[in-house]
Amino acid sequence: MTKELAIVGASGHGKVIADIAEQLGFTVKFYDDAYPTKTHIEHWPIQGTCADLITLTNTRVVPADVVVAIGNNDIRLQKTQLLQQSNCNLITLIHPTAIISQYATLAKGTVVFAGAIINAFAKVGQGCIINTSAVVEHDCNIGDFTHICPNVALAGGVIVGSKSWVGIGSQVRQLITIGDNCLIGAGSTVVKNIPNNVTVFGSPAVAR
Ligand SMILES: CC(=O)SCCNC(=O)CCNC(=O)[C@H](O)C(C)(C)COP(=O)(O)OP(=O)(O)OC[C@H]1O[C@@H](n2cnc3c(N)ncnc32)[C@H](O)[C@@H]1OP(=O)(O)O
Repeated sequence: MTKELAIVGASGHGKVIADIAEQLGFTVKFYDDAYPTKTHIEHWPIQGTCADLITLTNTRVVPADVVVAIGNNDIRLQKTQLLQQSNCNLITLIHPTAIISQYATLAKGTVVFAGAIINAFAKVGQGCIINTSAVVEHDCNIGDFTHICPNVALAGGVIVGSKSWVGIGSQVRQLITIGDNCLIGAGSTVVKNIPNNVTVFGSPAVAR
């Protein structure tokens, strides 16, 4: 019997998650709050809203495996909290070509995309996105619901807080701390610590 995975969020990000899930042998079922206005994403039908999924799972004996496929960090957090109160099991999904050290730890609900590398003793919190070809070097610590975009390189011992967004192609010098709710613009080079709630971009990255 194939395993079933509920994907909350019928978006471009959701499509990538569906593709990974199918490669791992899951049958995917999409849920999105735009239902019934939106009924399909590509060839996949949308089964209902997130509330519909919760109603359905609460009638089941066995918890449903779920991934929240919403790029916005705040909304991903909200939906995850809702689902955690129901009979859902938030799984960690890892693309078969990602390389994860045996000494790295990933919390529930985190997704790791193709070609990403997470090195020894790195810790990744719950509900994170480690996007395509991102490198999370040794001893990094990534807070909950943070998005590390494609081709980002975090050098050794970098700390990124929760609900931060490290933009595509950025690089961060070793032992730097980036706070919570930060936004690092695309292609930036971060060489100084960044406090909470700040947007920076450029090389070197400065607050804007
Ligand atoms: C699979 C995926 O798709 S994952 C998603 C990947 N996407 C990303 O990583 C996007 C990250 N976002 C960015 O980099 C954005 O440009 C932000 C958030 C930094 C700024 O966005 P906005 O506030 O809308 O800024 P806006 O586009 O209006 O630009 C304002 C100015 O800053 C400059 N600017 C914007 N972003 C950057 C950047 N990353 N680096 C350098 N300069 C920038 C613009 O050129 C513009 O300059 P100007 O005033 O001289 O014309």
